[in-house]
This record gives sequence, structure tokens and C-alpha cells, in this order.
Amino acid sequence: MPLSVVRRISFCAGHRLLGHEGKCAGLHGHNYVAEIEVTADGTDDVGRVIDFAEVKSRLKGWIDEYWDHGFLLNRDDEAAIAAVRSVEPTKVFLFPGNPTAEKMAEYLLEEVCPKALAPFNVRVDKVVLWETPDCFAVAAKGQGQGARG
Ligand SMILES: Nc1nc2c(c(=O)[nH]1)N=C([C@H](O)[C@H](O)COP(=O)(O)OP(=O)(O)OP(=O)(O)O)CN2
Repeated sequence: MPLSVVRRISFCAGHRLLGHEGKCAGLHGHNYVAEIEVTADGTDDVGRVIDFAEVKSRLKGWIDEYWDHGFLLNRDDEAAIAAVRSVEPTKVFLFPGNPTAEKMAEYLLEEVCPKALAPFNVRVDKVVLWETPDCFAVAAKGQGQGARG
């Protein structure tokens, strides 16, 4: 039977949304929370899908290194990239598109989780990314593709 565990990872980062019609076109930041759902078709001898500490060290480790206290910027956003890089110390993560909650959740699901958890016999089918206490996005496998892909 499939069993899942969820690890919550908090971090803060700055960003802006290129082309946004309102205030999110300006540089600003959020206290994000990522919820990573890890699934396996059973447990190990100890009764775990995976140890919570492994999820923390591998995924919080990646987020701490690349996103936490950094700026997530659209790789086409030359002005913001130059502005942030003009201030030392600087930490910039270039994103393939706008760093919306949806795209950040998708990036964790598709790019980060499979590599970070590769040594374990588990899969990540769902990532929830909270941008504010009231707004979150969900990236999940096994659900129909929307018209915009
Ligand atoms: N579908 C999405 N919509 C928006 C995203 C996003 O990632 N996905 N992001 C933003 C901005 O980053 C913005 O900071 C959050 O928007 P907003 O809801 O306006 O923020 P608040 O709730 O803090 O606004 P208040 O006016 O202070 O209540 C925009 N949209």
C-alpha cells in the first residue's frame, strides 16, 4: 500500500514577477513554506517511508543553499539581475520564467526532489508551496495537463 510523509520547509526569498500588472512587478520578498510529500510502496524495517531527517537534510539543504535569503529572478529579467548583483553579498537563483508559487512548486517537484532523493526508494508526487499564509500553489504528478501545459 502506498504510504506518504510530508516535510515542511520554511525559507525566505526575494523575487519579482516580470510583466505583472500590479505590485508584484516590484522587488519584494516572502516567507515561503514548502510542503514536500514523499511516497513509497511500503516502509523500511523501521516502519518509515523515509526518515524525516533525510528529507530535511537533502531538501532543506538544497533550498538553504540555492533559495533561502536569495533572490529568485526570471533569467530574462536583466535589470533586476544587474540590480541585485550590484549589492554584495549577493545570492541570485536564475529561474526559467517567472518565480511564481506555481513555478517554484513545479521546479521542486520536477528538478530538485528527484535528484535529492535519488538514493532512496521513494517518489515525490506532490509539492505545495505557500507564498503567504493565504496563498499557495500545488504541483502534483498524475493529474491532467491544463490547456496551457
Ligand atoms: N497565481 C499567482 N498569483 C500571484 C503570485 C503567484 O505566485 N501566483 N504572486 C504574486 C506576488 O508575488 C504577490 O506578492 C502576492 O500577491 P498578493 O495576493 O497581492 O499579496 P498579498 O496577499 O500579500 O496582498 P495584500 O494586498 O497585502 O493582501 C501575485 N499573484
